[in-house]
Amino acid sequence: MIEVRDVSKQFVLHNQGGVVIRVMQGASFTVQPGECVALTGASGAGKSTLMRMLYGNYRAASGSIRIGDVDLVQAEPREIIALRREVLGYVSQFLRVVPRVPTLQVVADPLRALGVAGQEAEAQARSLLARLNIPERLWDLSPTTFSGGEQQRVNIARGFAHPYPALLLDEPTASLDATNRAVVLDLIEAAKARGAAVVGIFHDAEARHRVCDREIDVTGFTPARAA
Ligand SMILES: Nc1ncnc2c1ncn2[C@@H]1O[C@H](COP(=O)(O)OP(=O)(O)OP(=O)(O)O)[C@@H](O)[C@H]1O
Repeated sequence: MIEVRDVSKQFVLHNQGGVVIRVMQGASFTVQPGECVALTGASGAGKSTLMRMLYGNYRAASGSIRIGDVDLVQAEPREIIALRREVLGYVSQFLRVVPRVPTLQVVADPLRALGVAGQEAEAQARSLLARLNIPERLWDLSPTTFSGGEQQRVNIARGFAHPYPALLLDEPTASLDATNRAVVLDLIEAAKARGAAVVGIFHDAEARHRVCDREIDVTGFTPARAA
């Protein structure tokens, strides 16, 4: 489902004399349907950079990143947008939403974008928000003023609303209490059980051990260490 082949990445700091920072070289791995892979490695090793390339936010300098039938390294922006709508979900650490849009709509939006009828999309959104213990009195308010943990749970509800075949998770349990953390781990396990290919960054080692089948240490892809 996710196939990364010989990916490299460098940053050019144009406003600092054009310094070139080589961050990644020879990154190769695959993630099968139903599998969860954790990206590990010390701070600065390149976990977030790799995640951003998997989501198409950063373009790799070379190699290929196949998700479904799209190669993100070669894809046109419209192909990446379609991939994100139908195939590739992403739960980032921080919620980014249009101000004043109510929480219920924020969570239902990805389903509406896929053509799911309004009532059905809202029912799914309600069910996820309730499961993630977001109080019903907050559903008609914008999540911009919510607490860190509430915002993270809205983000998770939004990311799990559609059964994406591929799912990227950036620290999905970071600001959560034990009860909500357990709900999120259950959601990840359910996504795997229906065949989603999942890639995540989990600093929470216990969560990582529970839901991940494999760990990939991205330090092995840093240019200094690569063969
Ligand atoms: N937009 C950018 N411009 C320049 N350098 C960048 C950029 N993004 C990342 N880097 C560099 O790439 C390297 C890897 O950073 P990255 O954020 O991917 O590491 P990480 O493993 O996710 O770290 P952490 O665990 O601290 O979040 C770092 O040296 C960083 O400075």
